[in-house]
Amino acid sequence: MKITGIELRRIAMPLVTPFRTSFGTETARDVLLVRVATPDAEGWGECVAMSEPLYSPEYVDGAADVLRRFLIPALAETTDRSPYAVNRAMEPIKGHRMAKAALETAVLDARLRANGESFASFLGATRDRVPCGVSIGIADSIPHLLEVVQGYVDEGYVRVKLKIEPGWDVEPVAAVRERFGDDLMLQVDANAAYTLADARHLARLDAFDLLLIEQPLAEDDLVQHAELARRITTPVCLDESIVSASHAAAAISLGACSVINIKPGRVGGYLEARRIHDLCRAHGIAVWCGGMLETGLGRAANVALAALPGFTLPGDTSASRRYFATDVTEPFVLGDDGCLAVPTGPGLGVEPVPEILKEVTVSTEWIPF
Ligand SMILES: CSCC[C@@H](NC(=O)CCC(=O)O)C(=O)O
Ligand SMILES: [Mg+2]
Repeated sequence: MKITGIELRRIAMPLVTPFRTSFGTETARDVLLVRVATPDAEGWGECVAMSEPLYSPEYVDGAADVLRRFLIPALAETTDRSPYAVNRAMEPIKGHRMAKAALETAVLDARLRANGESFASFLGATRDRVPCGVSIGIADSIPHLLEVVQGYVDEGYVRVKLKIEPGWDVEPVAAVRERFGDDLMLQVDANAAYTLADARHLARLDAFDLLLIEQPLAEDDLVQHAELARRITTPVCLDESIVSASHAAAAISLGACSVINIKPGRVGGYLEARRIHDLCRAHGIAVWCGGMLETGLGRAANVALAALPGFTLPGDTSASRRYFATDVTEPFVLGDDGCLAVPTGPGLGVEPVPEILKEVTVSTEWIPF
């Protein structure tokens, strides 16, 4: 597969409502898309880095820079376009996993489209629909939160995730559990907002039969997560802490988590995401597909990943309308069964709608090979 050039494209995607977490409030996504052009097909990758390095050390301007100056030149030096070769070509460059994931995905998408193979088939998906959860930000009041939860439950989401932070945790969880009963699949995500000193307070969440508590402590602290896991009964799930299969192995060996949120962008791509899936399955660790407010391009790849057999918990794979009034692809629409259909077309199985893409495009940069 000959690459003729690569396009870096920035698009501005306003959110339908502000999304507040323990590290800030998002009102729009500044998204970097990578398009790989070949004579037979083009491939798309979506970089999930946020505008500022608040979720992880990566940020979108930095991702564009490392792609332009280091990752794309490294790719240009090889002629082997197999997905594993793309990975190997980028290996000497340290970190920047979200940027690497976008480039790897775009090359893989071009290859799969040319070969007529879907992402789901390539990854080893075993289902054609995936049950969907929804992530709900910190609200300005309990009544407002209950209204928001009611709306998503009415839409059919099978699992609710509440963002929490010190001062907004036990009360909102108790209120949701009381209003919606014990059958609602409910979990929380702290985005590393607590410390081990909060263990006794976090143990109060054990009363609400949560599926998990996601990333309660600092992303670089597996030992303290293992200690916290001994002090609370709610299963600990890691997100920010897991950036590779070896991190997942370390976390499992230390007992730092019993569930893992797999985000392909965070771990450097879908191949590493599948390695983590395989590792966790072998250890009996449940995994689910996390989200970074992706457009339909990243969403398509995530839904394909979520269809692998080890993804036994509903992911943050919501419908497009959860975040965007207009998606850049045909919208992902939640079925009556609370599921999204896994795309079956070649590659990602979706593509940007040209006139919408044009409307949201802020800048494009063409890098010839
Ligand atoms: C802006 S917060 C992005 C990271 C966050 N993602 C979500 O909560 C889910 C977002 C989504 O539905 O894509 C997480 O820590 O899991
Ligand atoms: Mg999270």
